[in-house]
Amino acid sequence: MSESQLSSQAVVSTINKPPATDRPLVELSHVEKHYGRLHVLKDINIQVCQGEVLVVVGPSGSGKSTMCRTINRLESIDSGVIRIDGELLPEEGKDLARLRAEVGMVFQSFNLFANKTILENVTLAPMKVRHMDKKDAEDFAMDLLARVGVESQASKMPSQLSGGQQQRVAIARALAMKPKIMLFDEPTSALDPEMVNEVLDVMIELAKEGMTMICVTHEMGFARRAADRIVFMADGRILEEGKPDQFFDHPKSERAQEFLSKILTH
Ligand SMILES: Nc1ncnc2c1ncn2[C@@H]1O[C@H](COP(=O)(O)OP(=O)(O)OP(=O)(O)O)[C@@H](O)[C@H]1O
Repeated sequence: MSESQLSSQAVVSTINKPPATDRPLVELSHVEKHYGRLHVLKDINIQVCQGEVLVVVGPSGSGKSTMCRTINRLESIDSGVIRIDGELLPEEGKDLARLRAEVGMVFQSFNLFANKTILENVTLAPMKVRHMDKKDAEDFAMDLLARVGVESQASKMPSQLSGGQQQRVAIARALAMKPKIMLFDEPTSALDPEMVNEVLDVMIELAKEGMTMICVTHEMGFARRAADRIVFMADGRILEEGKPDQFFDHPKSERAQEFLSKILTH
């Protein structure tokens, strides 16, 4: 695919968001990870500053999810260092729990508590993690549900909501911890196509509000529009890193050209 084809297929206006500061909130330095003999993360170095939206793209199996999951130690690492807002992320203990709460995670599967109402799903974190009393937690949760556009569903059970609505509740639940960083791992991959945009729109609103975000996604329109910076991973390595226009219009490596060509023609 030619460069002009790549750019013409992805013409979208960028969003108006506050500029990132120079304060690093997430830092991965020389991170290595194996699953048995499979080397899945190879010398990963990433820095995400306050207010920055980093979008991670790459072919299936390139290590994007694993990289995300190391950021709050859902996956251990073999070597390297991870810092959250300047603090070293330990392997266990109270400091790990405290720093984990700074990173709100949203996954492909929404994993809401099936036997709790939408409101209860969102009040759990503020009550347990942020020690709010029930009334304050409920008021806060209702504000968050309104922010993601599902406040009218508060008393329903998760199974009564569409996939897109459930994912928006999952975003509200992650925000309820008052995280400094939001991490999205393919949040729209399990959704029917017509629900994808309602979730991406919520993410774009968060970006506009200045939220620091790391997003793994195959949604290239979103990536081009919302990202301050794109990281392209293949075979466990970061092969390219740069501004969206630079990446989409002038991908440097053959792997990135091949990846974009495939994904943009589908
Ligand atoms: N728990 C695990 N045990 C063993 N191997 C794993 C495990 N999780 C992931 N892998 C392997 O590690 C590699 C990286 O997987 P990962 O899910 O991080 O890739 P990805 O880039 O997120 O892929 P996708 O876009 O398909 O989600 C793959 O080869 C995968 O099969």
